[in-house]
Amino acid sequence: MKLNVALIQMDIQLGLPEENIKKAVQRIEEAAKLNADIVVLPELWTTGYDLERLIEIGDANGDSLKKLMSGLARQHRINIIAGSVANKTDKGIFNTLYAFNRRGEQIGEYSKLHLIRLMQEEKFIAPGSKKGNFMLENIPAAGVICYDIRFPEWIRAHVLNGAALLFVPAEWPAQRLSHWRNLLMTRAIENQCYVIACNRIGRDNNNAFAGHSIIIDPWGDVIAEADGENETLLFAEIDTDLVDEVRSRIPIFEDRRPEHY
Ligand SMILES: NC(=O)CCC(=O)C(=O)O
Repeated sequence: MKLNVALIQMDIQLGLPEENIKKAVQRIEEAAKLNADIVVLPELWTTGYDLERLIEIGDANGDSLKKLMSGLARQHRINIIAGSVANKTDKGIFNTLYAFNRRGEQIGEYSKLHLIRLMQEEKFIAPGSKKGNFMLENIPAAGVICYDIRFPEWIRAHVLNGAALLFVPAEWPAQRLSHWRNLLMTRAIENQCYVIACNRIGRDNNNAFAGHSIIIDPWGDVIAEADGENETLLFAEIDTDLVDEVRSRIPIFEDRRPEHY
């Protein structure tokens, strides 16, 4: 199946959800006009890493974000991987990704499992505990978030659960751009899946962010990549049949010997 994917590489105004939401809605509408089948947003795109204020500006149970994204998905008949947002619950604040299908139904939810101490995330955010697999247009998919890509066993667990498409919303700093590109390419090659990773640009008080949103096919080839400076809608057509083709050419899932690992 061929699908048009659009990644919303955007700057994020720290701690200003209204501004960020306004921009993201415009971009989703542009992507829909350009016939995107799937649109993807970055990590914590409503608030940025305004960690100390998340209790104030986070979204209670993700409810207002879910309502907005579900309505947009239904109105524009488009699948939305709604990046992640600060999801305030009675068990703490989670960094949660939501996914919606063209009918506006919520099809996925994943709270970031690995929290990055380098950005003090663990002091303000509670870790999730469940995998991020879901079905999108009858294709098995999964969502993980940013730092999660450093944990190959976590990504492999999603792929062993069936994922052929891996979505990665991120706020990845420019200092580690080479890690971003190399880790994503490696995850695509070793799991023979599409990796569709949406990063932000711009800066906050602590970091400049790398951009370089990227779409990598199951062979490990980069089929689209944004620059590190500009807001952009990064478009590519993916062909989900390629996943099975690559997996039958080099059948690593048949050849692996987990009983020895
Ligand atoms: N937001 C993040 O999880 C950043 C991850 C990162 O900077 C790294 O792994 O390096």
